[in-house]
Amino acid sequence: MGEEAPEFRVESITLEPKDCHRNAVQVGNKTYVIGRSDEESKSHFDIKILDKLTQTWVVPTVLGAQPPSRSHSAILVNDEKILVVEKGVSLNDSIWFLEIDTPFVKQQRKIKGSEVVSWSKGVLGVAHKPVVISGPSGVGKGTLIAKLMKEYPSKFGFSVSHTTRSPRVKEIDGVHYHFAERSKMEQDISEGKFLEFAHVHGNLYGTSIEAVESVTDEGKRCILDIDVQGARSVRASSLEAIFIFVCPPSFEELEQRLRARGTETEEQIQKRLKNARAELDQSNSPGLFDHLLVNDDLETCYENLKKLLSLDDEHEDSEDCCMKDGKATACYSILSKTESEILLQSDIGELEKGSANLLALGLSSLTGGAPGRTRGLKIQPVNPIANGLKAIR
Ligand SMILES: Nc1nc2c(ncn2[C@@H]2O[C@H](COP(=O)(O)OP(=O)(O)O)[C@@H](O)[C@H]2O)c(=O)[nH]1
Ligand SMILES: Nc1ncnc2c1ncn2[C@@H]1O[C@H](COP(=O)(O)OP(=O)(O)O)[C@@H](O)[C@H]1O
Repeated sequence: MGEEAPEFRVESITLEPKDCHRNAVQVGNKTYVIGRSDEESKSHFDIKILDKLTQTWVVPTVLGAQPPSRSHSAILVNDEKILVVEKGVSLNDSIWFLEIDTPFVKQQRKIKGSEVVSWSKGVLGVAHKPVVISGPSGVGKGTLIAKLMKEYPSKFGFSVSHTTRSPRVKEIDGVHYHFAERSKMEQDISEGKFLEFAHVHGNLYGTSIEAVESVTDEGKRCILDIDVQGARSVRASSLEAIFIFVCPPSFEELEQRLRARGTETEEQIQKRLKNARAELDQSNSPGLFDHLLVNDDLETCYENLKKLLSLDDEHEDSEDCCMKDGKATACYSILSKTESEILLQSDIGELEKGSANLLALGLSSLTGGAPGRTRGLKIQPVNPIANGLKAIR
């Protein structure tokens, strides 16, 4: 795995505490060097890993959207991830995690057969769990989702999937699906931009990370309409969701609905019916679906769906981060770490002048992570006097 040594050696790295363009974080026998590229033209982070036992450098594949490349400070959170705090951006944009050994990174390392790390942006507060809806073609998933979105337009948002299938007459690109070229979609998948993908009825379908995260970022609960293979992949991912399988009252009724919809050729209908049997079989897989809903009478089924969603353990979008000025430009550096929190110190002004100069970043409620966002961050101002802290300058 060793590659030619980069132009610097770890012993020669000077880490300027006030202006850290490059940070070295020790993880066991490895040193992760996270830094801004020396080349002016490049605006991304360089990440290099030194194996101290063999004295070899590895340049890993870096997945995920990258933080803006600026000064930063970094600290190891646990064996799985490094916290990177960016300076000169808003507090909302300053918290990032470089995942070095999370389940997602381990899986990608296996797939690619080489070293992998992945960025995940930290988001303040807790979000609603996304809802995954699966079921055979023609059972009424789209109809139920459309009703939900119509009744609660500000509460729910649809995850717009990518697909290589052709649009139906009334389907709009970017609204119902992102209709994509297979080669482009395959390339994006290989670059880790998809949460899941599957070959369904002869076409490629997939949920991009952005499709889910952009809905959640708007403060809405994300609805995913995906097949059983996709549901399985999401179950295995870092996305915590609620999984609902919609069943038809009978196979005959399913066939009738598919034909009545009139959007498929006879050949496509036959393919969908064949796949429906397999999907119905798989709906009972232990631990896959949280709820089964029978769509016999549409209104009854819709009422049951609404009951399910309000029964679940929902929290309102959290404002409990206690930071009213998350959009203001921030300049924080990592000061220290305990088991449950990391203290961030403002680079501007004296520590004693105000408690907002010192923030505690709670680590105990983190959820999600690469390939999506890391959520559940809690940031509280710390009163340094009350906590007996002295300014470190
Ligand atoms: N895995 C996966 N399945 C998807 C995705 N988007 C749609 N599907 C599934 O693909 C199947 C076919 O969808 P579509 O072509 O819209 O046909 P319909 O279900 O008959 O309306 C359905 O089971 C959808 O749930 C996706 O992003 N990922
Ligand atoms: N409960 C129901 N009773 C009768 N027809 C239904 C019911 N639910 C949906 N349909 C109809 O069945 C067809 C397939 O529904 P659709 O929402 O497109 O299914 P899916 O998205 O699961 O493929 C549509 O024509 C829809 O109007």
